[in-house]
Amino acid sequence: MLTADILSAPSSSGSLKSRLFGNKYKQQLKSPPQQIYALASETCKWSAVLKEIIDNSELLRHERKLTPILGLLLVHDFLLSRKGIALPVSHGLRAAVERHKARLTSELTRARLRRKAASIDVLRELVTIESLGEARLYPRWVRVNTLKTALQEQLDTTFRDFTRVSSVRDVITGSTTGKLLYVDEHVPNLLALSPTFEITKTHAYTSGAIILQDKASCFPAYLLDPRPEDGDVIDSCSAPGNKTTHVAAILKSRSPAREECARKVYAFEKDQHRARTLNKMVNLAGAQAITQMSLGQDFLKVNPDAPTYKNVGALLLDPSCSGSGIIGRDVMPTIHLPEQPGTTPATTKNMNGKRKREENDSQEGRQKQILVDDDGQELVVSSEKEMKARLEALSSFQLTLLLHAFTFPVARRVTYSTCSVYAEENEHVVLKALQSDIAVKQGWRIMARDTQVEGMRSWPVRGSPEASGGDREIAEACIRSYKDDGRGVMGFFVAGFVRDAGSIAEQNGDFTKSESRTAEVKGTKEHRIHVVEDPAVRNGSGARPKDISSESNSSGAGESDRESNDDDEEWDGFTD
Ligand SMILES: C[S@@+](CC[C@H](N)C(=O)[O-])C[C@H]1O[C@@H](n2cnc3c(N)ncnc32)[C@H](O)[C@@H]1O
Repeated sequence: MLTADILSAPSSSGSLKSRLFGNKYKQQLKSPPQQIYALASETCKWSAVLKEIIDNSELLRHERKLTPILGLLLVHDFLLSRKGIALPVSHGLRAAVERHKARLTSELTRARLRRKAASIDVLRELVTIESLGEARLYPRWVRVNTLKTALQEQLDTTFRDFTRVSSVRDVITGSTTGKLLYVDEHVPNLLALSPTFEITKTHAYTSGAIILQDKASCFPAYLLDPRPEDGDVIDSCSAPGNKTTHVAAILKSRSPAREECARKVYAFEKDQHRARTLNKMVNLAGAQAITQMSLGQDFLKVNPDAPTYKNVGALLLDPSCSGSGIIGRDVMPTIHLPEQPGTTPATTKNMNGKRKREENDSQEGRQKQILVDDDGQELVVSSEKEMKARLEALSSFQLTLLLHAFTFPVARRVTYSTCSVYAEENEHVVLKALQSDIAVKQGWRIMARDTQVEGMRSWPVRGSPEASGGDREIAEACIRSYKDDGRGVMGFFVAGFVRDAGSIAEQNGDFTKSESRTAEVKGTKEHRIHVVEDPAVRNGSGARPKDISSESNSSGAGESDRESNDDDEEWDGFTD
């Protein structure tokens, strides 16, 4: 019955996933949250059909102890679950449904025929497509996890009966049989699948051989392109771990065959709860040998001069953001409630707004926007002014993190990304970072388009020249995606920053400017780096990490508006 409570909780209780996997209901759950999630989301998915069946059979009029939500859950199990209602035969609620077997079954047949579905299986497919909502216009992006398998191996096994098509558009507009596949032309080891295919039921998915990850979310690790001479990598904001495991796979693919990968990914995640998800994902993906996790660790409090990070040449920064580019794949579907006798006619309830959405606030004649944080909690922004303040706070926090990344002594590559569409969190942060004292003094510049890894160079959607202050080179260097342009990806932004050997050597008091990147990162020079006593002097900026950290606290944006979606939407690891 707890499932009914969780379903009826107000939308401010967050997404279904955060309700189930969060702390509030945890102690009370008798079954694994994955199981309850599957039951609750299936019930929502079928609720339009079930409402018809329950209303037409007048079940709630005959059985007064059934609430509309209980009615949905029990009738769902009775008619559609292989195991039937999971209650003892003698249980009153089970009996209340089962004694209407004939009526309920014939109403199911009528509902099926009204939808012109020749069989229950066809009806299932129709209901699945319908329930995808906005997401049916997007493929299911699947990253083949090369830590565990290979692209060809997956094409020959998990996807052997799929039809290969020649574009993402074909996947989206193709038949609804659920078996179309496109091998992406930009990001290696990435596939686009028909959205209705139940990928989470495959062994490849449950074993971590494939990972659900939107194409755009694969851009940062791919753009970072950490080569052997770049040494170790930091993922500063890691949970749930899509990009951490991606970058780990890239490191491994570049280590000599049959040798252990000597390089490390240092993964930080400030939030304890999300850190647990990161830990699970890293282990499931087989990235634990390469990844050193600091669970619950605030990246801003990490000392760049600590000996542990002396070989860190590349950093990936994917901080919390407004989440305005997220596609509502895992938005809790609308639940259609049966009519309860004696109350006003039935409601159609939207269970939550997992991503930003707009509602018309008729009283005040203005738009309300709902932003969603990393854990799916909603933040209602009811005026332009509030929105502006929120974006300002977020972008100041994002900039602080980025500048902290710039201070790692031998760092030479940094990527900065958000799943936001707002210039304030994207191009504006890039411009401010480039103009900062730290960037100027340490020689950081934008990673120009023509120096980017091939797939990113050829990706056609670039930054906005206007938002880049009219600087075309910066706009071209920035990579964007928009969720409604037919390319089948979420709204996203990523930019890369680089600095050359000379700047690093100069910054660290070494004017030999060795041409060998490996020698600089792995060689003796670091010993010299670590005898530098005063990081503020070394950075030449006066801005020490702890100053930056306190700046961030005052920004009020340390917590994000961005989805766990990166966890819920892209990686559903333990939810099915
Ligand atoms: C957008 S999510 C990251 C998604 C992740 N990169 C992925 O691809 O799966 C941002 C994460 O950064 C974490 N975070 C925010 N501020 C942080 C900080 N100062 N240090 C470490 N983690 C932080 C949030 O808790 C959240 O889990």
